Amino acid sequence: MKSPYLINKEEILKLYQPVDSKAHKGTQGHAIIIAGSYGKIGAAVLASKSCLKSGCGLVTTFIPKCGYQILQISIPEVMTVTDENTNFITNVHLPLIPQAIGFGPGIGKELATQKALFEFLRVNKAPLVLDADALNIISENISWLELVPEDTILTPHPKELERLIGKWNSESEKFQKTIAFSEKYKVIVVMKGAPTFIINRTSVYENTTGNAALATAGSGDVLTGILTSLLAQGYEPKYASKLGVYLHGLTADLALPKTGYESFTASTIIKYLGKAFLELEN
Ligand SMILES: NC(=O)C1=CN([C@@H]2O[C@H](COP(=O)(O)OP(=O)(O)OC[C@H]3O[C@@H](n4cnc5c(N)ncnc54)[C@H](O)[C@@H]3O)[C@@H](O)[C@H]2O)[C@@H](O)CC1
Ligand SMILES: Nc1ncnc2c1ncn2[C@@H]1O[C@H](COP(=O)(O)OP(=O)(O)O)[C@@H](O)[C@H]1O
Ligand SMILES: [Mg+2]
Repeated sequence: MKSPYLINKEEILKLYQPVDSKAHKGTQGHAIIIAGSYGKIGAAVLASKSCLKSGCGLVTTFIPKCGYQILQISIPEVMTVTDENTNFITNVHLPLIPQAIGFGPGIGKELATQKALFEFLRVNKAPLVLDADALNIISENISWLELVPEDTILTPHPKELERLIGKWNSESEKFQKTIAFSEKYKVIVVMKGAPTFIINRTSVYENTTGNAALATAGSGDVLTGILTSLLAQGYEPKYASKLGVYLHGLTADLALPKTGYESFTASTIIKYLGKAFLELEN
């Protein structure tokens, strides 16, 4: 394997697009987050809030009915569409074709949710981020990856990666298998960890931001929201993935002196997104 390219500030400044002074919500992209199930509506809230707080003009969240009030009260800026089912997603019906979709945080693996994911993948053409249980479902139905748009971004943590590509015996084998997987399915794999690597076919990128404060529930759900937001704003997947992981990690680096490792939560990532973006302005 070639040595990884570093994702550092210099590289990020080459691809970051500041917001145009004539921008309005209609030019900043409409993203859809499909997430949540009974007991895990928090995942939908975190992904939706981070999506909105990363510059997306409009965010619509698709959730099972039980999440309706939670979403509307916790994030009034986000629009909500509900499934027919109360506790989990069974049939994804979207009111519009958005600029990007993030699918997976907290959805669970109910059979009806698996079918809903398959039907969605059959018809969807929008740029896509797949995370969490969407990846776990796909791991058991790997041919479904042939349905996803080219350059779909997959964001597995190490256990989800193992479910997707199988066990590895060494770090180098893990990279070899992930590269082969990225080439075979024409997808970008964000290998979350410490640090996070991005595998785009044979190219490997290593993120330089982030720290162990991110080892907390919902950190990945927030990353899904950020990546979906950047895709919706028109960043190509290869750039959205780098900018997203860089900003996500940067929030933890900026917050650490104030929060310490222990009191940092996924909501702290969202709170520090503004400061992370501002770091790119100077
Ligand atoms: N508030 C919420 O609603 C939350 C919902 N969540 C959702 O809960 C569902 C289950 O997700 P989980 O990821 O917890 O369950 P998984 O069963 O997919 O993964 C947990 C397993 O992965 C291992 N693992 C995770 N990160 C690792 C790392 N960096 N190195 C080595 N091993 C690692 C853990 O040790 C554990 O064995 C997902 O849909 C997720 O989106 C979680 O994000 C937590 C917060
Ligand atoms: N020690 C660490 N150093 C840097 N980043 C970390 C560390 N631990 C976790 N992270 C990051 O936090 C996120 C965790 O994602 P994930 O496991 O999917 O969380 P969840 O499913 O709870 O939302 C990933 O982006 C990962 O890279
Ligand atoms: Mg996760």
